[in-house]
Order: sequence, then C-alpha cells, then structure tokens
Amino acid sequence: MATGNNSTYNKGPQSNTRSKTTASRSTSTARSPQKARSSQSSRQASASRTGGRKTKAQLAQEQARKNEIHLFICLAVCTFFFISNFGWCGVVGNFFAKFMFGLFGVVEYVLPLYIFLTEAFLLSNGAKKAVVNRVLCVGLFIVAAAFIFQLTAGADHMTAKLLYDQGAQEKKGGGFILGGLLVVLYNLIGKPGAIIVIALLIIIGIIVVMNVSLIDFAKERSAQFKNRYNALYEDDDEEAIDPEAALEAKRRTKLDNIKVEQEKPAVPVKKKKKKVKNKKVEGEEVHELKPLPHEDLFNPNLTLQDAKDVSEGYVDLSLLKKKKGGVTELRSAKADIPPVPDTPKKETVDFFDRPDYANGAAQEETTITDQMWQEENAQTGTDISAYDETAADTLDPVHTKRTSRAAEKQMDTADVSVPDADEAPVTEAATRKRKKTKESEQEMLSERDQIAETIQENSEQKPIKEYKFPPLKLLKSGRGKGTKSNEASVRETAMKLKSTLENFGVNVTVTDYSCGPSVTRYELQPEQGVKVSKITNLADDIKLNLAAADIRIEAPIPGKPAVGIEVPNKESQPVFFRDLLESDNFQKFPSNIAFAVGKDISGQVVVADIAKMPHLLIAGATGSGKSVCINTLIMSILYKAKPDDVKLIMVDPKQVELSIYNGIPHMLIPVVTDPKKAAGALNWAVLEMTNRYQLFAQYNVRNLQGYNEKVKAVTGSEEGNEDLKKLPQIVIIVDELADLMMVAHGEVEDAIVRLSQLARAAGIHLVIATQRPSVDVITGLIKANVPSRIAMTVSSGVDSRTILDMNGAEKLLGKGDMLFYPTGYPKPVRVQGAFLSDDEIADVVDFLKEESGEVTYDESISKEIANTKVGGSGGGASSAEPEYDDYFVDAGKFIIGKDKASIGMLQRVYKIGFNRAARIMDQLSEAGVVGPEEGTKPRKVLMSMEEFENYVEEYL
Ligand SMILES: Nc1ncnc2c1ncn2[C@@H]1O[C@H](COP(=O)(O)OP(=O)(O)OP(=O)(O)O)[C@@H](O)[C@H]1O
Repeated sequence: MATGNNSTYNKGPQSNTRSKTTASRSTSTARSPQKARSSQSSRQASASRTGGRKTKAQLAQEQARKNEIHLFICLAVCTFFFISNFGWCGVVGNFFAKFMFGLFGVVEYVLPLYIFLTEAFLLSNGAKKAVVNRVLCVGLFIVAAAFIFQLTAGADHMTAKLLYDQGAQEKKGGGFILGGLLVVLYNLIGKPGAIIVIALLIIIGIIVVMNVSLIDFAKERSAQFKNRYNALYEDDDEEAIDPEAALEAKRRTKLDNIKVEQEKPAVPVKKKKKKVKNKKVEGEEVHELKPLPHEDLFNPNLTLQDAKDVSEGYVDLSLLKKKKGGVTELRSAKADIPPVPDTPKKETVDFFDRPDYANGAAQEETTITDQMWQEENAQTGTDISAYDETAADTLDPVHTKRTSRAAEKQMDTADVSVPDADEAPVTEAATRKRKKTKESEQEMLSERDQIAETIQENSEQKPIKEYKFPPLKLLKSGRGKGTKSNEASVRETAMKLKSTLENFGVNVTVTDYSCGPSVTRYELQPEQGVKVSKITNLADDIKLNLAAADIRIEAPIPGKPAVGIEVPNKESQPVFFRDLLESDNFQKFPSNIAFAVGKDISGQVVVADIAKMPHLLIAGATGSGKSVCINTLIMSILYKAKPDDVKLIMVDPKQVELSIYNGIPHMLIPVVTDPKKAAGALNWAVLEMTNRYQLFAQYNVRNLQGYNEKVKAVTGSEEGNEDLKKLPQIVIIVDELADLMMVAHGEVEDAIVRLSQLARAAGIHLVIATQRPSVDVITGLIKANVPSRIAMTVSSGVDSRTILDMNGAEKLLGKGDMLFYPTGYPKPVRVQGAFLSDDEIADVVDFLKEESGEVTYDESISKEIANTKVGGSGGGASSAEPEYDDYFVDAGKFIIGKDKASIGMLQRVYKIGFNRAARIMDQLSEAGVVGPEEGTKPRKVLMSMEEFENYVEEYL
C-alpha cells in the first residue's frame, strides 16, 4: 500500500514529456521497497533544501510511521489476549481471559484476532464507509457463531449469571452479552425465529464482505445455461423465426384489428412464441450492453494472448477471478498461459473499478452512460447547453432530460418568430432580385397550370375516408434477432487499443464503451499532458493494429473528458424500422412529422422532429443508403400523421425510388418525376408559402400553429369549415437534387433558397437528397439555408466537408451508417439508420390505398394554387419585361471600356461563377453590346459607351 503511494508521488509534471520512462520508473518503485526507501531519502533531502517546511509527502510519511507503531501495539495486545485464552499468560492473563469468555463465550477465541485484523484493515484502507461496512459484517459472522454456540449449549431458562458462568468456566455458549442476546431472541420468537435471524446475519455478511449478489449469481448461472442451450439449438431457431416466413404468416392474418394492434404493438405471433422468446433473451442481452467486470477486461496484467483466448472461446470468462492488488489469475483450465507481466499502475480509475459499478449500477449500460454524462458535466462545469438545446427537442426523452431552461427559451422564441427576410440566414439571397428570362417564366407558369389542373381534377373525386394508420405488423421486426454477446471481442479490442497507444508513448485508460448496432465506441482518457492530436494522428496505426475497415476518432467527445474511438463491429446488426416505431421515443413523440432516424452509438432510438430542423439535406455516395433513409422518413410520417395534418410533395427525377407512393392519401400531387415539372412544383410551394403568410397577416397570427388554433377558435372545429380551413404541414421531398440542378439550376436554387429561408413558420419543410455532394449541387446558398444535415458515407474528406463542414463522413461504413447533424448540435451524432425493404413499403402503401380508396386532394388548396397562378408574383405584365443581371450595366461598361469581351474576365472581376458570367454575356449579346460567340476567339464589342448608356436609359 505504502509503495503504491510512493509510486504515485514519483509521478510528477515532468512525466508529461517522458511519460513512458517515468511510468516505468514509478512501476519499478512500486515493486522494490529498496528503491522506495531511496526515493524517500531523496525527498527528505529535497525537503531540507526547501528550508525545513514539511512537504505533503513528508506529512504522509509521518502519518504512516505513526500508523505502524499503532499497529504493532495493537498486535502485541491482541497476541497477549489471544494466548491468554490458552492459560499461558499467568494470573493477569487468566483473569482477563475468564472475564472475556464470560462476556462473549466461545467466540472469545477469535475476538483478539478479529480486533487486530480490523485495526490493520482500517489503518491501511482508511475509515471509508465501504470498509467499515465490511468490518462490521465480519462481526456479524462472529455474532451468528456465538448465537449458534448458545443455541447448542441451551437457551432455555438461562439467567444472566448462568450465561456468564457458562462462558467463563465451561468456555461454552455465547457468554453474557452475545448469549444473552440469543436468549432474548429465543424467548421472543422461538427457536425457528432465532435460526432465521442467524441465517439472515450470515447471508448479509456474505453479500457485504464478499461483494457478491446471490441473485445475480443465480441469474448468471441460468443465463449461461440458456446460452449453451441456444448455441446447441441455434440452427433450429433461425429456421423457425425466418422473418420472411413470419411476415407471410402475419400478412395472412386479418386486417380487422388494426386499431387494437396500433395501441398494443409488438405482440409476437402466438404460434412462434416459444422460439421467439429464446431469441429475445439473446437480443436483450446484447442491448443491455452489460460491461464485464473491469478487472477482467482492462486489467493491465491480462495479456493480449489471454484476451484473444477469451475471445476465441479457449477460456471461460467465469474462470477469471480477482486476486489481491487487482492481479488477475486463471482459476483453472489453462495452465499454459504465460506469466503475468508487470505494467505501471494507473491513477485514473477505470470505469469498471468505480464504486457505482461495484454497487451494480453500472450494469445498466445506457443509464450509467447518462448518469456519468451528467456527473461529469457537473464536475467539470462544462457548458453543455448548446448541445442540449436541440438534442432535447429533437432527440429521445433520455436526451430531453438534459435540456436547460435557457435552451427551451431559445427554441420557443425560434418557434414563434415571424420569418423575416432581414433575419434570414443569408441576406444576400433575400435581397437578391429574382430575374428570369421570359421563356423560363412562361415555362414555369405552364408547369404550375398543369399541377393546378391535376389537383383540380382530383379534387372532384370522392370524399376523404377516415384515415386508418397502417398496422405495425406489415413491417418486419428485429425482435429476437439480437446479436450474440460480443463482450470478449470488446475486451480484446480494448486491450489492443490500449497497447497500441502505449507502444507509441500515449498512456490512456479505457473508461467506458458503448456498443451500437454497427460500431462500438471506446472512450479513452489520456494521461495528463497527452495532446489529443497525438491520438488522432495515430488513427492509421490504430486501424492497422485492430485490422479494422475504418475507424473514426471523436476527440474529444462533446461534454466528456474523453476521446472516442469508433471501431466497426465484427457483425453489424440491421436496425429494423418496426423496432423504432414500437419504441416509446417514437410513440410518445409529440410532433406529427416525427422522423425515426435510427439507433445511436449506445443503441438508443433517435427520433427527430422535421418541423424543428426545419429543412434537411441528406447527402452521400451512391449506395450509401439515402433512399432507404428517405423511405424511413416518409414511412415515419405515414405512421404518425393523418393526411389532413401533413401533406407530401415528392420529387423523384430518378423515377424509380418514390413512385411507389403514388396513390396514398398524404400526397398533394402525384410523385413528380420530370425535372422541369419539379422546378414548377417547387415554385408552387413558394407561392403557397406567400399565400400562407398573407393569411397569417390577415388573421394576425405568426405561424401555422397559431393559424390552425385560430381556425379552431373561430369555427369551433379542428378541421374548420368551408370558408376557413385548417392548413396542413407540407413536406417536400426531393430525391436527387443534382438532376434538378442540371435542368434548371437557377430556378431550383432560387425556389429552394426562398423556401428554406421563409417556409418554416408556414409549415413547409424541405428534405433534399443528393449523391453529388459537390459545390455546384449543394451550393453555398442552399447549404447556408438548409441547416440540418445527414451525411452518409462519401468517398473523400472534401465531400464530407461540403456536407458537414468537417471531415468524418468518409470514415462511415455505408448501408445506413450516418452522421446526423441537425441544427443546434455542436457535433454530428453517429447513427445507424433503420432498414426498410421494398416489400414492406409496398405492403404499407397497398394497405393505405385499400383503406383510403382513391386519392383525394384538399379542394381549397387546389383552388388557391389555381388563383395564385393568375395573380402570382412574377406573372402577368412583369414577365413581358426583359430582366437583367445585377451586374449587367457594370459588366457592359467594363467590357466597352476594355474593348474586350470574355466570360473569364467577368468571372474574375466580379468574383462570380461561370454560369452567371455566361448568362451576363448572353444578355449583353442579346442587347447588342457584344457580338455572337466566335469559337475560341473573343467576342467583338459592338457598342460605344454612349450608345450603351442610351440603351440602359431606355430599357432598364
Ligand atoms: N439502414 C440500412 N441498413 C442496412 N442496409 C442498408 C441500409 N440502408 C441502405 N442499405 C443497403 O444499401 C443499399 C443501397 O441503399 P440505397 O438504395 O438507399 O442507396 P442510395 O444512397 O439511395 O443509392 P443511390 O444514390 O444509388 O440510389 C440497399 O439496397 C441496402 O441493401
């Protein structure tokens, strides 16, 4: 113990630069008492140099010496009393022995021993509560023993004198004190009662002293038994719960009890109950994320070979037990394991050594993570409000707990604020004049006409039926499909991580880990003085040593004094969409446009509110899972919102991804597949937004929610009446922005920017996906106005920066592995997106079509669209006027002044893109300022300055 302290003192700040040497020095000190003494003397010498002032170390030494003396005195006294019990210490000894036997009976033989050991234990460990508890519980054993002795010696009709005499003279029973207690108990509750009390004392003693839970022990045994059973019958089980077969069976069941099913989800099909139950146990074990005892997992004395053996199943984990000083040994089974090497002791307490873990609290991994998160923030005083602001609103209730009042306030203010072009994120776009050529304006109008006509036609169809939510049984469930326990591989990886970093001179402590569906995050706490960048620079070496496909380092983890290293799991687990829908987080989520995103790194279901995003950009390489992600978003809405509350506009230039949804009642118009039409649909949304704002102004409300409340108040009905109708939220989903941008770059960008700046309060939200995260598709304007992002895997760091403004997405694993970065988060959160197969979507869509009849549309919306088409902005007279770029006049004068016309020159001078410069040149050519293109030669300048000024005066 003392040496352990010495080694601690030996570590000084100078160890920062030479941590490895210092660490080894401190280890050798810990091992060798001689070296400890020499270091003590050197410290004494240094104390005398500091003018006789006692250092902390000297004070501790003095105290240690006093304790030693105390202990020896205690040893002498206890030895005296102990041997007196055998009559070897003369008259005095005999007198004391007789007296003590009289008081305590037979247990007097062990009392001196108990007293001495207690004293030694308290001195070496300090009078901590846990230590005192253990000492007292050993005392309970002695009391229980005395009770047993007294019971056997007889407890009937015993008086105080008889008890004393029995102890003092015959050395029997429990003596006056302990025997007396038993006699009292015996008289009060009888012999069986007394036996129960004795048994209770022994059990309490075992639990406290040995720090074991008998119930846990029993559970462990039964779990082991079940695992073995499952391993034996695994193949049979897998066949039995073949999801396809299960789904088929479910499909055949009647659809009558949909409502009931909706309220009571997740009841497995009865026929399969027995088998599914077995699987469920397995699955739950995984998501319980129960870490192994730290002594086993991160003990420095456990070699890599051991860990590997464990993972390969050579060694049963239960064979590992703790020895004094935290050294682990194998109880049996593997005699050929190499001897345990000595490694330096760490000051930092590993996660599994913490008292909360010892008390069993750490066994619920998700809870402990949360608690630790809070505790650590409380201790470090880290301001986590920034993280909490949105997390609380957009994430699950676990995160919501962490919300600060300030954050709530801010969100509230954001909710009710009237969107104002001045306050918009990018003022450039708000102030910029939207000038379009005459042709494109007319095209746009004709597209709008067509959309309005379609809606008008459809509006004359049947009345809307009551919406029936699709039953959950149409979706595949992941229940019972849990992973097999991967605790052994977690240990192995943790050990490798630690040793790899130590090989490069970076000493770390693995403080925690979180096991997600596809990756496991190890939380490492570096030793004081280790630069975080040193760890991030070792990414490739870690990857090499772990033989991992890719790793991502989060340094530091927001709100934690730790570095997170995310390592892909050997087997990644698909996240089933149905599991997300069945979760409380989704079921109780207040928003209509809730989006069940997936599961985060700790296995928690992540649900986000699209209304608060308020617009979302999903980008990633082809095959990364964007379409699946969009499908989960749409299906989340179908399972949460009625068509009266939420309407969808889908734009799918790829033509194959979203067309399946045609015919569901939520659709405002059929899925738009023609990119030209798509620009028109976006433009319609802009007009709809403008109209909504006019309505809001008319009814003196600030947003859609306020308007709908007003409708309810005025008409007395939720839905409103013919004159004043409730307005639905509108979600516009664009799958593949790049295709739209290719066809109508300017119009699409303009519409998206206008919508994204102002549509939030009007209840219109954009979800845009693209597989080309390049700056010509995700332009600065779009990026600045679409604040929430989902980055799927991309091919390069450049793409990742285009999406998220930071690296990281290039390290993702694909197949729905994403960085979810909604507005307000300090850093993106890694989430495994849910999986939805085409069959599941088809089943849900079929159900909705069957239940809702043919698609019907809101008549007033179509009328509004038809009206706005006529009097809408940019229509009529204004469209007849030619429109010019802002730089048209300046560019004309510049070109005439230089007598040279080139697009590149305009780009350089006005710092604009090629497209815009080319457009300006076309306008100048149309106006007759410059001649037509002449291949590689520059255009001719045809106007003089005077002529140009006259032109400007006349036409602009
Ligand atoms: N969350 C997920 N879980 C498991 N597998 C997934 C998940 N998301 C996607 N995948 C797998 O990845 C494949 C490609 O997904 P998806 O079609 O959504 O990619 P994409 O990014 O839309 O590609 P593209 O841009 O070419 O259309 C899917 O067929 C599926 O097998």
